[in-house]
This record gives sequence, C-alpha cells and structure tokens, in this order.
Amino acid sequence: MNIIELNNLTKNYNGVPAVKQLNLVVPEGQVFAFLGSNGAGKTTTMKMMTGQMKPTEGKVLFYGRDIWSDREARKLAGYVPDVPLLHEGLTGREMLRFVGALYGKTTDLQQQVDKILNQLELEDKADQLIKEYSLGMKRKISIGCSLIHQPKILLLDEVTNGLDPKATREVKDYILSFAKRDGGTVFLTTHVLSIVEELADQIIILDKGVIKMSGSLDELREMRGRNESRLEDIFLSAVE
Ligand SMILES: Nc1ncnc2c1ncn2[C@@H]1O[C@H](COP(=O)(O)OP(=O)(O)OP(=O)(O)O)[C@@H](O)[C@H]1O
Repeated sequence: MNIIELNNLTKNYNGVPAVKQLNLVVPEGQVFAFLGSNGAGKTTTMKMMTGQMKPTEGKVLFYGRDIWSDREARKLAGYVPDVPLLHEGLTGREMLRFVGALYGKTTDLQQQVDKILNQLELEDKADQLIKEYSLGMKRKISIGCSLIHQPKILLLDEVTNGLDPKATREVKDYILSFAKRDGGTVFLTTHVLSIVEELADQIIILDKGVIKMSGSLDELREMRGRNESRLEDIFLSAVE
C-alpha cells in the first residue's frame, strides 16, 4: 500500500513556481530521502505535507486520504521541524505531556510518555528543564513530541543537523527501528548524503522544483551507468 502520495503537487510564490507538479509514492516501511540543493523546494514541499502551507495545485495523501480536505488525516503523521519548537521552561516529561494533551490524549498518556522516554533513552533527563538540554537532547525530545499520538508516518526535516556522531547514531537507529521494526514510514530531508546512503530505501533528487532522479541508491547508480558511483557524484551530476 502507498502510505504517502504526492499528486501533481505544485506551489507558486507570487506566480513564481517553487515546486512543480511533483508526483511520488512512498510504500509502507520505507525510509524515503528527499534531496536537493538550497532553494530546490524541499521545505516548501514539507510545509505542504504538514498542513502549514496550502498547495497552489495538487494533493498530499496519507493512506489515500487528502490532508487538505480531510484534516484528521494529518494526525497520521508526526513532524519533526529542522529547528526544535520546544517550551524551554518545561521539563522533557512535561513537554511530552503538554503535546499529548494538545492531541486530546488522556487515558494512556502517562504510559505513552514513559515509552517514548525509554525508546529515546531520555529517562535520566526527563525531569530536567529543556533549557538545560544539549541540542542532541532537544532534537530527541522534539522527535518524542512527534510520536506522542502514535503516528504511522514520520516527516523529518534535517533531523540530524548539528548533532555529534553519537547523537546522530542514536537518531539514525531510531529511524531504522521505526521503519524496519515497527513498520512505520519515514520521509526525510537532509543535506548529509552519508545518512541517505545508510538509511534510505528510496531517494529523490529535486532541482528547481522538479524531480531530476528517483530510485534506490543502486537504481540511481545504474542510471548513471557506473556502479561504483558515490551518492555525492550522482547528486552533483543531477543538479548541475
Ligand atoms: N515565503 C516565500 N515567498 C517567496 N518565495 C519563497 C518563499 N519560501 C521559499 N521561496 C522560494 O522558493 C524556492 C524553494 O525554496 P525552499 O525553501 O522550499 O527550498 P529548500 O530546498 O528547502 O532550500 P534549503 O535547502 O536552502 O532549505 C526558493 O527559490 C525560495 O527562494
């Protein structure tokens, strides 16, 4: 089943196209990487997928449901923005409870908070104020906030930005367990190509609002005609 579908997704700013008739599908359990140079249209696409910006044309479907005509469908996804949006005066645990309450979760909220703190290995710091957290911990609690309503889809915008190797490893491990162990579906943007090589089942290279290449890493290598190609070489040849 296709979990995410973008159909002819288009965004114009003041008549100038930033994303042009984007079509793609993401099957269940896949990690899907959305790559592009600065200004390619990744953030614009992510905003249309998270309900922050209305498309000029086209549709975003989660599990076949149009997130712009069926707003409840947005709850099928959890979103982690590139800059963590957190209340620094709360503890990590309070932040998770707060987001849970916003989603109207009451019955099993405490259990869900404990589960997330455990999964993200944040139990030790759960009762410390967020303003005392490192960036890695803030990113992890931001991921936790996106999971509180138990989404089937994770939308991750530059989620490893500024993280040290250990925190990066932990976030990568979490992404893999969400997709490969729990059967979730991940759509991520990043400029770190080694992360894509390691995690992604499917890769899209976007340039000036249009898809230049798409496929698995092996398929992209075949398209380029050289099996030994690194993603960096493939990317640079696609966007030049
Ligand atoms: N609010 C806006 N008003 C007008 N133009 C915009 C707006 N937001 C983005 N753009 C333009 O749309 C195009 C795509 O921008 P977008 O931010 O989506 O790219 P991006 O791939 O996310 O880039 P980056 O990797 O630098 O974050 C760019 O030409 C940008 O200048």
